[in-house]
Amino acid sequence: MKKITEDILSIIKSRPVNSYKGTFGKIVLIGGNANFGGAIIMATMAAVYSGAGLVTTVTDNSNQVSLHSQVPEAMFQDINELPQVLALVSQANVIVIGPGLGTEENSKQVLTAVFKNVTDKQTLVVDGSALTLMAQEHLSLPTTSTNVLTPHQMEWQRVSNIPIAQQNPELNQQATNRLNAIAVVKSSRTQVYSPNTEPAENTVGTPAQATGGMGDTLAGMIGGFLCQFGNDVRTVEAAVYTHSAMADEIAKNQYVVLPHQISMALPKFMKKHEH
Ligand SMILES: NC(=O)C1=CN([C@@H]2O[C@H](COP(=O)(O)OP(=O)(O)OC[C@H]3O[C@@H](n4cnc5c(N)ncnc54)[C@H](O)[C@@H]3O)[C@@H](O)[C@H]2O)[C@@H](O)CC1
Ligand SMILES: Nc1ncnc2c1ncn2[C@@H]1O[C@H](COP(=O)(O)OP(=O)(O)O)[C@@H](O)[C@H]1O
Ligand SMILES: [Mg+2]
Repeated sequence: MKKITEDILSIIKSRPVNSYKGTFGKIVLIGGNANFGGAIIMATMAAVYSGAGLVTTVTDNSNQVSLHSQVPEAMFQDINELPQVLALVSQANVIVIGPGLGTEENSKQVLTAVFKNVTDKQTLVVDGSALTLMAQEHLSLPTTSTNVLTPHQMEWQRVSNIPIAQQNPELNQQATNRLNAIAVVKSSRTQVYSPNTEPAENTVGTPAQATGGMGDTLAGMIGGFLCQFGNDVRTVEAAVYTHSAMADEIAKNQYVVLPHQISMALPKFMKKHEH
């Protein structure tokens, strides 16, 4: 298996002088029910701080004030207004769905509608509850968009039908080919699979990352990177590496790394490593 090392940071490009917010992509993040608002706020923060040009968060109404108090750069849309949600989705380059989405009836309706409406120019990142719902409801991924799945091992078990104890590179690769998606199989050494390509394993990361919201933050970062650096598997690998390398840096002086601290440190880290 290939290793994901510091070299991957070369995909972080200096910004062209002649640019504006539209140059750096439109992202819509969908999730956060009444109980899991924090998840979509953390994902949003990661998308904004990694440099996505225009960010809209689709979440439960009850999260609007918290969202704006944490990330005023993001726009808000009520998840219960499906026509408006689909109009926003149609304008996006990248859609992240699932952080804190929940698995209730309304979550299912939104997920199903988004899967039906994405087009071939869009990249869809499927995380958290959206993966669980996909498995529970036997939903097929859209065949139009480029799809990136970001499961932890239990979510991967649900989506791939491979029990955690039997997950190995060969079976994971077969499932990835079947799903025809990029799969970021998260663990202490996350592996990134892409159809009919040699997989790659992260070489950095720390147990200080083992805290709720760490994956929500990664999903937002992957979305932010995809907005700016192309919808290639290497962009996804760069986000995975950056997330863990930054955590390693913060963990030199901290017992636990809080997900939002990674987001906050992103602009400086990316400046240091721009090419
Ligand atoms: N502040 C918030 O609002 C938070 C919301 N969250 C959201 O909560 C929803 C449920 O996600 P959860 O992942 O908590 O619950 P899940 O039930 O989907 O997965 C957790 C279960 O998987 C098992 N598991 C096995 N291997 C694992 C591994 N390598 N990593 C993680 N779990 C593993 C755990 O023991 C546990 O039983 C998601 O939508 C998620 O985005 C969580 O991210 C936590 C923080
Ligand atoms: N011991 C560990 N070492 C390195 N990385 C870890 C460790 N534990 C968790 N992580 C990382 O934290 C993230 C956890 O994601 P996830 O389980 O989806 O969290 P959440 O849904 O709560 O945000 C993944 O990116 C995973 O690689
Ligand atoms: Mg998660």
